[in-house]
Amino acid sequence: MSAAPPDNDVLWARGIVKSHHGTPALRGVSLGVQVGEVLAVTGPRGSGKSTLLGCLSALLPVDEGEVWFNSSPVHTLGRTGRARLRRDRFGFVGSQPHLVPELTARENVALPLLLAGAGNKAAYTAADEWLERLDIADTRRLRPERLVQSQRQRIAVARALAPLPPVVFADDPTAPLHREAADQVLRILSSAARSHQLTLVLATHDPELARYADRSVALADGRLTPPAAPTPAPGTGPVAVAAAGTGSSAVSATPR
Ligand SMILES: Nc1ncnc2c1ncn2[C@@H]1O[C@H](COP(=O)(O)OP(=O)(O)OP(=O)(O)O)[C@@H](O)[C@H]1O
Repeated sequence: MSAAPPDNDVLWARGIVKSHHGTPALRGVSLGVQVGEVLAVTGPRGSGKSTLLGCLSALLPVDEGEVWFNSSPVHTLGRTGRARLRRDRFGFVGSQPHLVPELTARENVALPLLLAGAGNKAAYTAADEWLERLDIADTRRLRPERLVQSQRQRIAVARALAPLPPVVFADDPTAPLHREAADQVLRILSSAARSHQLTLVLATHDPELARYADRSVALADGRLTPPAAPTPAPGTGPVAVAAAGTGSSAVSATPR
């Protein structure tokens, strides 16, 4: 009989093992993500970040282990149950925008709302608001072919946020962006998550971008690595730190 996940964890995984056609990608990963938390999953290319997001988001079935969403088991769901969970509860941003080419920017953003049953007015108003927040309101009547990659990626971010899903998964969402646009997109993603109490799970190979998260965990070769011991800055060695007290940092690297 398995232990129940903690009440305040929106996502909880225990001992996930996952291989792709015999190639091990996750070798026993356990972690919890709290409601409203912005969690960064870092690690080098091939370390298992996308696979972990895939397992947490019900895109991929796990080979072994457990995944829970809001105290309901995900690992026991079949293909249809997982598809329904993804559609109703999760938002996604990938490293490529994957917009519908025949639709304008605002139609792309409104689409998940319309599919979920929202009326036209509500869906298009929300789409316009998110396009405005992402600084691309002027693209709203244009189709993706008329836009540059960074505009398309912001539309994908707006599309993921507009339905305000409880959890947004972002897998290397800044890959197609230059540094300034990457910073802006992550600022908006993380601040939207905080202001709307959404949980954001962000995979990135760029440790610099993990500063937008409340907490980071690092993967290496399919396992969560123990947090590195911090290197004290001059004058902040153990004695100075002890004297100053040890308040918790906004960003820790501790798998829970
Ligand atoms: N569809 C697949 N078929 C075969 N092997 C795969 C597949 N997807 C991932 N892998 C392998 O699983 C391991 C983990 O890959 P994964 O994409 O999860 O890592 P990642 O950290 O997200 O890498 P990246 O930053 O390059 O996206 C790697 O060895 C990768 O080659």
